[in-house]
Amino acid sequence: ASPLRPLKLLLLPSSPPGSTMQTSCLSAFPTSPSTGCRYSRTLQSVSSPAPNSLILSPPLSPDSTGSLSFRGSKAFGVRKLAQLLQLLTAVGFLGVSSIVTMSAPFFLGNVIDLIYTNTTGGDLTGSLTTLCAMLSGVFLCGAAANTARVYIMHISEQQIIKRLRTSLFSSILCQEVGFFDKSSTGELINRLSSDADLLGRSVTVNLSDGLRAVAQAAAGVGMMFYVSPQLAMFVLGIVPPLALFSVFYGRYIRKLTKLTQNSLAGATQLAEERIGNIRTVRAFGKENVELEKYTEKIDYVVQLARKEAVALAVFFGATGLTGNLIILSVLYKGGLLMSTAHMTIGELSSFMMYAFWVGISITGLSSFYSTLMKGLGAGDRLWELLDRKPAMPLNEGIVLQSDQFKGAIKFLGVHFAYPTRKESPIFQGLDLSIPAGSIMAVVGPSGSGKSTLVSLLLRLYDPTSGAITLDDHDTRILNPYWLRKNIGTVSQEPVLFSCSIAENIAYGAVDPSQLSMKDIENAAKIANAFNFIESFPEGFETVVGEKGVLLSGGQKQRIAIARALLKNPKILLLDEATSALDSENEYLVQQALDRLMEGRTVLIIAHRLSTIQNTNAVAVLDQGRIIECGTHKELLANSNGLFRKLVEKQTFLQDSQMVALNA
Ligand SMILES: Nc1ncnc2c1ncn2[C@@H]1O[C@H](COP(=O)(O)OP(=O)(O)OP(=O)(O)O)[C@@H](O)[C@H]1O
Repeated sequence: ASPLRPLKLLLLPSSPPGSTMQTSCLSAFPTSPSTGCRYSRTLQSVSSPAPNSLILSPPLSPDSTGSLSFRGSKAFGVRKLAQLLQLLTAVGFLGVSSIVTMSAPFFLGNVIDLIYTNTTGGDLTGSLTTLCAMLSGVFLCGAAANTARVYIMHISEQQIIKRLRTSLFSSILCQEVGFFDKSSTGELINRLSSDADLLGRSVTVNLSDGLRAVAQAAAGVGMMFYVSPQLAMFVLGIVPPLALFSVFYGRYIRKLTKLTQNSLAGATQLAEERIGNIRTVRAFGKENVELEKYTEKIDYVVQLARKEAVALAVFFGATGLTGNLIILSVLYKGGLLMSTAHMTIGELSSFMMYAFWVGISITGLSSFYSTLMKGLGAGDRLWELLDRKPAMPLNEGIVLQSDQFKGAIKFLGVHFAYPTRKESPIFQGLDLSIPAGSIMAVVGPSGSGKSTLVSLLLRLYDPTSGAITLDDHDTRILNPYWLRKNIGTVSQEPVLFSCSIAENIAYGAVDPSQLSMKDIENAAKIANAFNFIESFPEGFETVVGEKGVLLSGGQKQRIAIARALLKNPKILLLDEATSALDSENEYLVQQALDRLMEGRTVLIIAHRLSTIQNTNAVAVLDQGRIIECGTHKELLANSNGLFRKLVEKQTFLQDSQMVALNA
């Protein structure tokens, strides 16, 4: 990584992205003041022009979609300028405080000479008072400048860390789904928290301290030459080997930091997964096993920290020793020069003070250098992610006109394998046509790829070959954001966010800020959710817990249906939406689903074959292809067909279950 990369920090957007670095990537996610839950909003315009003006509407515009994409690039520019000015001011203060610090030994040497050479025994009070008062004033200015510098740098540090985090979060959110199949959540979270912190700190407060040390060391060396070139040459012979040592040390620390951060990420990943699934850990009584695994990972981090501690101790010991040796050599050589009248006592005192400052600055530089190397080590991991271009853009491509969009779906010779398992294709020439406004059920053995159909339709992945079309337009040329806006999903385990029920329902709307409470309540009524929500003491304000853990499966389903209702999509994908429910819940959810399905193109992924009798058609998926397609009745009539076999198998299993229960 280039050492200049930290400069990029200044170019990172300070607000949720959307205007510069991550153009057309993300919308802003305004936060609800009550719960901190985030609503997803719409995105800014697409970049590709529509190739066919007859059927394609103009690109999405912020107005037409209620976009909250980063508004006011002017304000963004002003803020960036203000931050640049802030940093320049800090550098100015740094200059003032360094000048004061480094001129002090010179003037103090003059004061000493004034006292020492006053051989006449005259009254020094007047001139001494004036000189000391002037010097005190100068020192005060230096102290004030230093205070201001430290304050500004700490503020900048937080701003830069914030920028890093928002840019990084934006970059993570923009990545294609395949990226998340390969990355661990814990590692990504570690980058967001610990790496961003390390890098931010190392290039702000640390950099300012480092600059100060460099300025003081350089000025100190200059003044040492000014005061006594002979003595300066003698003393500085020690610097080159020290510099070489620092370079090796820096490389080593950078490598160690990268390793440490990677291991920490592994530990975070483990902790995050186990805490998130504490019920499973508890049910299997695996607390001790998990603790051991975590400790093992953390032990490795400690091992690395030990290596770092050794390097750090040796480095600091060596630099401290160097500082003391410098002082000692100044005394030795300076004493000799004074004895031959080549130096006054004031000059030797000044030189000693400069040597002292240079020693302190070198020690400060070593701490700066090791923190910078740590920051750059963390930065290597961050830039990897910040620079990563998502394989599938979020908001580029063409947009079909809403009133002309019918919602006909076709899979045309689709071949597909998951990026992580390229050797095991899921589809091998799959053909399926779902006419606009019809309800199609897809059934098939477990693992045949039914849910994968949903992922492909949502363009979470693209087919390896073949095409999926909506109203005869290849989904790959359509704007993914527009596409997902027109597709609603309800799955077996709908994911709710840890915020209020109202916010969870409103999440489905393109622009939740335009919703009234009445809209949310109506959606809940249609989804058969209103009564149970109202039975909670806090009603729609009830917070549902992480992933909706405080609600039952059926309640979560009905909230997900209300959410899908507010989205009002043309296409609806139901992935085993009722298979995990008991019969009472199933009835309520099915009733809600029937209302939701009205007037839409629906693809139902079904496990329980009894629930799909009222669909327009049923397709049977096996070994990567559709092998049967027809009405429920037609397929049942085919005694050699797979559908018939699946139904018979399911009936047999249900009967056996009943017998076992009765026994
Ligand atoms: N993200 C993924 N990466 C790699 N392989 C995956 C991924 N998701 C699913 N698979 C694999 O793809 C195959 C099809 O999975 P899919 O979930 O589509 O099947 P399904 O027919 O819906 O199964 P079920 O009826 O059991 O839910 C399975 O073998 C599964 O292991």
